[in-house]
Parts: sequence; structure tokens; C-alpha cells
Amino acid sequence: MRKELPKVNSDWGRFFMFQRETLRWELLKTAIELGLFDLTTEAVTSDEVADGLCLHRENTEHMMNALVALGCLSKEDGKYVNNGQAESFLTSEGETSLGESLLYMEKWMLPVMNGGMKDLVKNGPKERKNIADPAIWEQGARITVNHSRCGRAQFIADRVSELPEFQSFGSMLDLGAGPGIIAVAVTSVHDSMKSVVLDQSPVAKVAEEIVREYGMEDRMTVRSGDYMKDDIGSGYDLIMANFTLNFYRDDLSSVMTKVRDALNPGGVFVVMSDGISFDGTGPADSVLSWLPTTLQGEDMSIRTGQISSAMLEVGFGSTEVRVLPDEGGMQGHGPVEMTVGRKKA
Ligand SMILES: C[S@@+](CC[C@H](N)C(=O)[O-])C[C@H]1O[C@@H](n2cnc3c(N)ncnc32)[C@H](O)[C@@H]1O
Repeated sequence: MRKELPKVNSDWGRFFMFQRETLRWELLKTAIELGLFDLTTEAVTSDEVADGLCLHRENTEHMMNALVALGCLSKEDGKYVNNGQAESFLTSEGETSLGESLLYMEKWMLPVMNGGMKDLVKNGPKERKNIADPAIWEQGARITVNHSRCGRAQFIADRVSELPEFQSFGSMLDLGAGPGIIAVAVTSVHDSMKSVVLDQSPVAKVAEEIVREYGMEDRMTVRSGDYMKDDIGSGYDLIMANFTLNFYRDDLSSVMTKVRDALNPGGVFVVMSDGISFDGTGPADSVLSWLPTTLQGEDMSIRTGQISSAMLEVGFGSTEVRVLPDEGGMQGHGPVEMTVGRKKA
């Protein structure tokens, strides 16, 4: 009896593409860790690179050809040179260098890679680490500042400056501001607004350096403290909280009450956060971005509409929710939910 071949009409190629993603990252990571892009700022042969970095000549050529295939290098007459993106973002120096940020972000994924995920799914989380630890965030603030100034800070500043009342604001507070680069961007697009950036003590030191670097000392003040426990001041027209309320997603009403009280009548609270569906299944990039932390027993993802509901519960007059696409320098963690709450005038 003859056997018929299966009738297949769906696109299964993507399963193999999933595998290839790991290989793409391994290739890019290898090049970053070797400091390859610092040697290819001018056209060089792969042998020159291999000799300069003490590498195996043939495999260096294979790796560099693959980097051309990935669109990081160009190759002409046997010589390789960075293309525009690699030159801006993958060399090790400069304020838009992203290598360190990429390697730092990978560290968050490592516990679930190479079999770690199977172990976590079989046996559950091991010991929990204190993810709000200031030491973790000081390092994070230093390393991710370039990531933020590669468009993320400017993108948020553009969205905030589109608020109809923006030019009328006299003062702003950025809660959990990290290195303060977003506050620098928002303050810079306003003619006169003064701002306060608040973060835990070691992180606030990084923010002080950034405020000085951008010459904003006359308009910006850095405060160190814990916004859940300490006084956050009052009389603000605008308060921002970007990607920081995740730690308190189960206790949002205390922070919302504090913010409401610190705002002037008619003041605005802008929150940038993730916005995962209630059943935890999308958007894919947001779910994946949180998966390593979630599997380790720290589910801190914010559900869609959760911020808006928490604002309304403590008496904000109105809220608006906008889903911003994963673009314009926000790239990499899925769409962002921008929630704007207005305190009654
Ligand atoms: C993911 S980072 C976001 C930093 C910055 N807002 C940004 O979007 O780049 C979260 C920040 O919130 C800060 N943070 C968390 N809990 C805090 C608290 N209770 N008081 C002050 N800062 C806090 C952390 O120190 C960290 O810098």
C-alpha cells in the first residue's frame, strides 16, 4: 500500500529562524567582546584583524564574512569596514556605543539559557535575588545610559512635549529616574521648566554626573531617596515614572496617592510601562523580555490598563492610555504603554 506525503501548507520555516536568532546574537557578541569593530573603523583585511587580535586567521575571515552577511560590515576588494550603524553603535567608545548595554542585557537572560529554562520549568525558581537592590541599578544606570541616549530619551521627550499643557509646566519630578538622561531630554525641550530627578542613593550619583555632563545644573536637581518611603516633595506640574513602577505593581495605590498629593491641581502624571495582556500571552516581545525574570519567581510585568485603573482608584480626574510602537530608540522590549493621568483642577 502506497503512503501519501503529508499536505503541508503552513510556514514552519520560522521555527528554524528562532534557532538562527541565537546564532546571530552569538556572532555579534563575539565581535563586540573581541573589540573587532574598533579595528574596522578603517578598511582592513581579515588577516590584519586576526594578527592584531591574536586570532585564528581562517576563522576570523569566516566570522567577518558572516558579519557582512548580517549587515554589520561592508566588504570591498577583500577589505572590511564598519557600515554606518556599526560605526555609531558597535565601537567601544563614544556616547552612542551600545556594546556594553547589549552585554549587560544578556546577563539578565543567562539564567534561562543553555538548559536553565528547562531546569526552571521542571523545578521552579531557586533563591530569589533582591531585584530592587540599589547596587544592581547603579551598575544598570551607568551601563544603559548610552542605550537611553540613542533615541529612547529623545523619543520619550517628544511624546511628553506633545501634551497640550506641556509649555505651561513650571516644575517636574522624575521618579526612579535612573541616570536621569530622560529627565535631561524632557527638561531640554522645555523653555524654562525646572526638574527634580529622584532615585536611590548610588543611582542618584550617576544622575548627578549626567546632569553636569549636559550642563543642566541651573534647571535640574538630583535627590536621592526611596520614593515609596521618603518625602518626594510637592508643587509639581508634571511627574514622570518611566519603567520603575514594576517593582510596586502589587502596591500601586500607595505610590499613586503619593504622586497625586505631590502634584499641583490640574497636574499630570505620565507613566511609561509595559502593558502585557491579562492572560500573559502578548505582545510577544514584552512577554519574552520579562520571561527570564518571571521564570525566576519575580513576575513584575504590568498588565495593560493597570496603571490607568490605579490612577482612577486614587481619584485622578481622567486618564489616557496610548500604546507606543517599539520604535524610535525604544527598541527591544516590545510596545510601551504611555498612561497620562490628570489630577482634578
Ligand atoms: C528600570 S530602571 C528605569 C530608569 C529610568 N526611569 C529609565 O527609564 O531609564 C528602574 C529605576 O527605578 C529605581 N527605583 C526602584 N525603586 C525605587 C524606589 N523605591 N525609590 C527610588 N528609585 C527606585 C531604580 O533604582 C532604577 O534606577
